[in-house]
Amino acid sequence: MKFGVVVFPGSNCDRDIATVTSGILQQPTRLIWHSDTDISDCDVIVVPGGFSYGDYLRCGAIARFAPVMQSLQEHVAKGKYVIGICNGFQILTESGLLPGALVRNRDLHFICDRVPLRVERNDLPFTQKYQKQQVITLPIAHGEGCYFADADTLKELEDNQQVVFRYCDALGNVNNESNPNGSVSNIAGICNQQGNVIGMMPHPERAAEGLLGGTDGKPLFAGLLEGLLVNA
Ligand SMILES: N[C@@H](CCC(=O)O)C(=O)O
Repeated sequence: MKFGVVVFPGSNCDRDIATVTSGILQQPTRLIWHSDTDISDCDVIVVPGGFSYGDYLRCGAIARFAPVMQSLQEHVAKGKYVIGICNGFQILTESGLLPGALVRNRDLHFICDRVPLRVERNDLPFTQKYQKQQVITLPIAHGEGCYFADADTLKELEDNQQVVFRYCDALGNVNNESNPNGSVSNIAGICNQQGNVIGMMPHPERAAEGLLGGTDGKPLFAGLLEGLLVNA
């Protein structure tokens, strides 16, 4: 299975992702410069974290106009997989591939921490290696990670079970105290209705090997790969 990792000016997690997909998963991986438009050779596209275009205007607001984004829309329409992490999630909401928006954190500070998350569904390739309601710990690092959606969009997300991860405490309780950035309904990650696009603020690639202090992110990539191989 071939992974493609989009690189914008200012991306800074592209090589971390490639280290996981080519090193740990042992899959061919290509870095895709933002001006490339032919991504047809890739099965999965990862839109990585960072500060695309310096986060000017609003995180992800400029990246959505990059030439590669049109090809990404076509990739999604074919039912192929996309995962957006942190700035990648911001870019996916800005480009309309996922609903809602990421706005300034509740306390207006950049947060860099490790936080517990509750896995809300495990019927997606991305989450099939977790238990439903499992509490995992992943790093977060963002200034604009507060997920917002209006009441109608939120209802649609909940009704369609599109919430994939929620911020919680160590016991899995979801409340205001266990919400690091003020996200509505403690939402840390969502998917589209078809389930082939996922966006999340936490960084699974930074918790994919023991040396990094945690491995809770590894099942996400391993599950995705397994799901692709089963359906190949
Ligand atoms: N651009 C993001 C965070 C960086 C990242 O993607 O890791 C923000 O400050 O909200």
